[in-house]
Amino acid sequence: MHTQSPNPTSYVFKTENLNVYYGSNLAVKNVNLDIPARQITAFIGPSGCGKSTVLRCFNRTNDLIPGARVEGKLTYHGKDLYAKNVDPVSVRRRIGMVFQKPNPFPKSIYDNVAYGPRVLGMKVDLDEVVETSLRRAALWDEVKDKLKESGQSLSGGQQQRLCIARALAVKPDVILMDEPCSALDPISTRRIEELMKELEEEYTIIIVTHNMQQASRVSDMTAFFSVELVGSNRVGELMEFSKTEVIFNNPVKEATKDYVEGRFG
Ligand SMILES: Nc1ncnc2c1ncn2[C@@H]1O[C@H](COP(=O)(O)OP(=O)(O)OP(=O)(O)O)[C@@H](O)[C@H]1O
Repeated sequence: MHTQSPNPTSYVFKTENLNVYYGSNLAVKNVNLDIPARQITAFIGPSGCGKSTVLRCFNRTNDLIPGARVEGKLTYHGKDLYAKNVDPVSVRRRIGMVFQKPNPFPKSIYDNVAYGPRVLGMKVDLDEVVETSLRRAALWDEVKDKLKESGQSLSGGQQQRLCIARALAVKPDVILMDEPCSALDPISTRRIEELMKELEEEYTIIIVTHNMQQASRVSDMTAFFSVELVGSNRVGELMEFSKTEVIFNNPVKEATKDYVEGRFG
């Protein structure tokens, strides 16, 4: 008989010996990561260690960078994300992305959120999707009476929540966030962090952050990357991946300890 443990951890992504090159330069090597479902995983580490590069592998946005090349294996729900028959556009629908600088389109608040479902021809009630996405992004109450106003007229923190609503509108499974709060003030940052904690009930989130308090506040798992000089080339490497409390309080590697205690990087 086939039995299952009551709460098996399921993994959305698994990487095996992932190497990423830009042209002939190896940017990050040998990344082995299992990203758990419906949790927040943070990527931390010094500048240039490859956090954003690895993040972009998960929705194939490195494909858009000329010369970028991914080696090794990356599975998404057990299937090879880089298989020949996989359409990168549909990958990016399932695996949304939010960037460092809020980047709403020069369109109304409503049209920003409705953009993805329209472009993809999703057969949905647009009013309903716009409202639900804005509610999930904790922005609805602030904008419900001005949906026709430009998305770019909002404050930075509101714009970032609008970008999160826009990502949610296409019903993703995963949200990748590349330093989503680095352009925001502390209050807006807290707001986004609270929102991330709410969203993890439904979505798998990976966040790149330079802010270690943020990683320790919001994430369940933390991956610490480091960078070493190989000849004249700086190559990033995954040093340690564990529960966030372990990375911050009891890491195995000295380099991790030095970094989280602010002695390096
Ligand atoms: N588009 C690109 N073309 C060429 N090289 C790149 C490109 N993007 C990143 N790199 C190189 O890859 C390496 C890793 O960069 P990446 O931006 O992933 O690091 P990071 O850890 O996210 O850095 P930061 O914290 O400064 O954002 C660096 O050496 C960088 O110069």
